[in-house]
Amino acid sequence: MPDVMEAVRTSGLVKRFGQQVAVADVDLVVPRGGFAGLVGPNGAGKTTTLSMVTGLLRPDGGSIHIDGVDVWRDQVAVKSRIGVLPEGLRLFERLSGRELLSYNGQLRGIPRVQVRQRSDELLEVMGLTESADKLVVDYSTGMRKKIGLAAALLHNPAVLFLDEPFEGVDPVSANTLVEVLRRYTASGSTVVFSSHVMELVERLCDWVSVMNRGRIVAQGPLDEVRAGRSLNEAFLALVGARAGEGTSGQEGLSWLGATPR
Ligand SMILES: Nc1ncnc2c1ncn2[C@@H]1O[C@H](COP(=O)(O)OP(=O)(O)OP(=O)(O)O)[C@@H](O)[C@H]1O
Repeated sequence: MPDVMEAVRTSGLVKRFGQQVAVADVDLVVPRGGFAGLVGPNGAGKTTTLSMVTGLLRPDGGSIHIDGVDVWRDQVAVKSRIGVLPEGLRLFERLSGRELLSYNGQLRGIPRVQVRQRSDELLEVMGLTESADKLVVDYSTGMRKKIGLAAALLHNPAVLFLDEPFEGVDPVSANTLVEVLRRYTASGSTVVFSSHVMELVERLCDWVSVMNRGRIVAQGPLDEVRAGRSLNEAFLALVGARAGEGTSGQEGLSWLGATPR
């Protein structure tokens, strides 16, 4: 029986791409409320895991529950409970920011008046009011993240999944995103996000899952995973300082930076 105090639980989650096992027997657990970080080196399987958890990629094995609901059995119920800011963030480029929110609101079946009111408020807190009628194609990277986050929040989901939400975002915009997310979690909602920025995960998250080579290698409250070290030190110890690098490390490249002859 799934635990209703858990926002997310996967059991034995598996995904293969040909011969390669991208996600191997993953039991990801995220308690309800607050921030949970999913960290791991490049290629660890974070995006593949989040794609399966959010119903975007069909698993080869295992089960996923969000708020106690089976993601792949009851997709409509799950999709109304979650918001997603995916990696790559493909948006409808020929809509303005305001139109994008309005379209999302209609897809979600939210009454027009409510969409209008929520959009205005979200555009305001994201600092996008002046750019609301500009086409998304002309938005900067940070503005795209902000409008993507606004679209993901519009239906007030119970669980919000963010893949690298702060990548390419300047510190001022990152602060805005953090403030909005803090407000969101203050009322008991859950944010799950993947990141390579350990300081940020350490600052925001009360729960951390560490992945390496398709597996969870540590998971629990931040202080337990850190065990008296910085998260960065814990991370390096857990995944190995050279995770994701070639076996030759720094031994090659003797030509690099050498004086040209
Ligand atoms: N569509 C795909 N086809 C083939 N292999 C894939 C595909 N998607 C992911 N992979 C492989 O699965 C593994 C896990 O990739 P994934 O993108 O989930 O890692 P990640 O932890 O999100 O990495 P990063 O931090 O670099 O974004 C990688 O080895 C990747 O090459």
